Amino acid sequence: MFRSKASSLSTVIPLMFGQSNLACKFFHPVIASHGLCCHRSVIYKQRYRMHQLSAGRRTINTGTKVMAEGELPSVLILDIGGTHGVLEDLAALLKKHFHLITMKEFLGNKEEMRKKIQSIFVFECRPTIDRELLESLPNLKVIANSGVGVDHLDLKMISSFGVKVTNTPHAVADPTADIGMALMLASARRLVEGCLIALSPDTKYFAVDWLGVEVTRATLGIIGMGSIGYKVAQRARAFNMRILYHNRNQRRKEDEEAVGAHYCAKMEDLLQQSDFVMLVVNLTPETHKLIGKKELGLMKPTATLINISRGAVIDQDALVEALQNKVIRAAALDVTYPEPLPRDHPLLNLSNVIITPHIGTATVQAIRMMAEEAIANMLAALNDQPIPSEVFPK
Ligand SMILES: O=C(O)[C@H](O)CO
Repeated sequence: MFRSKASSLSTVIPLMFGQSNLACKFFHPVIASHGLCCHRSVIYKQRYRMHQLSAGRRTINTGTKVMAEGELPSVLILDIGGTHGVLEDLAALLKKHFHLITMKEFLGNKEEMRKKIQSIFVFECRPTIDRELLESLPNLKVIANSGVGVDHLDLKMISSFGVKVTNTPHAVADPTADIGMALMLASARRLVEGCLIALSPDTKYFAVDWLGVEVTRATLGIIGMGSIGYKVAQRARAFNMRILYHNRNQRRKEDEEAVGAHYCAKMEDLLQQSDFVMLVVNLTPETHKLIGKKELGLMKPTATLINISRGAVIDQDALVEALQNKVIRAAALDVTYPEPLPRDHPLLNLSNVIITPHIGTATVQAIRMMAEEAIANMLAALNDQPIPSEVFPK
């Protein structure tokens, strides 16, 4: 019915998406220490004034004094090798504002460096900040997360040290919405299976014994209409999709009208009506295993579940069961738990599943924009200015 071996998938998905498991290699926290002087962020001013205006915020003055080369505050990068030059670009960007140091250098010279460090730049969502690290940095002011999801950071613990946390909601919205659409289309049209057939040396002529389904005019249910969900809705509109959405806390009437989306006060209604259900929520205690056996049971047997948020939003065991028993048609996941899944995980052997290696923001443009947004956040925090994107513990 769907396609065959997971091992072949790992070859095809990188080919389809034009990159290797780039996101999995982004374990590169950057630690920045800050000198006494301020540095005006030109990039910030150019790119984020727009965001601020649209968010109705006032422009942030990140300081007026331009630093001389030697005065730049220090930044630590863990590993910039092996990622097709992307991180070298990122390092070049950071170097305009900070002096870069590797984590190895920091660990090798902790006593000298620990007092200088006033900010930590967390690249992608994997590295965690533990109590021991925070205790070793008495002057730390801000942890700038590159990415929107901060579920890997213990916000309450960090805040107890008087340290602020920031994220990059603007940079991630378009590329993550694109991955949502890519997964929806790939699953609907069984692109991976088709690709395997086209690539197989055994293929003598093109003939498939299966059919896909169409996205055009189908019903899309978006769970979590934040900035990424909204971008998904904008794209879905171009496919003439009927768009439903559910938010637990906030109905977004203006956005609804702009994209022609219908609000479902009850998530159950959305699940029952949708051909494609896309998960775009943050991972919080409230959304942990939001989609379990009961919710999957409410979906149509012809429906597809797409997850671009965090793996733990789905009860994975329940999903395996639902896919094995054809309770739903298929799943397309950019996120799982853990990442990557162990090689013997049943999800990797199901023919109606597509999995990509958390590549929602793995684009040259997104990495750059996230760095710019994080730099603006760090500079604002270090200069005691209002921070463009601060995340508060709940
Ligand atoms: O949280 C995010 O922005 C993405 O998942 C990148 O990690």
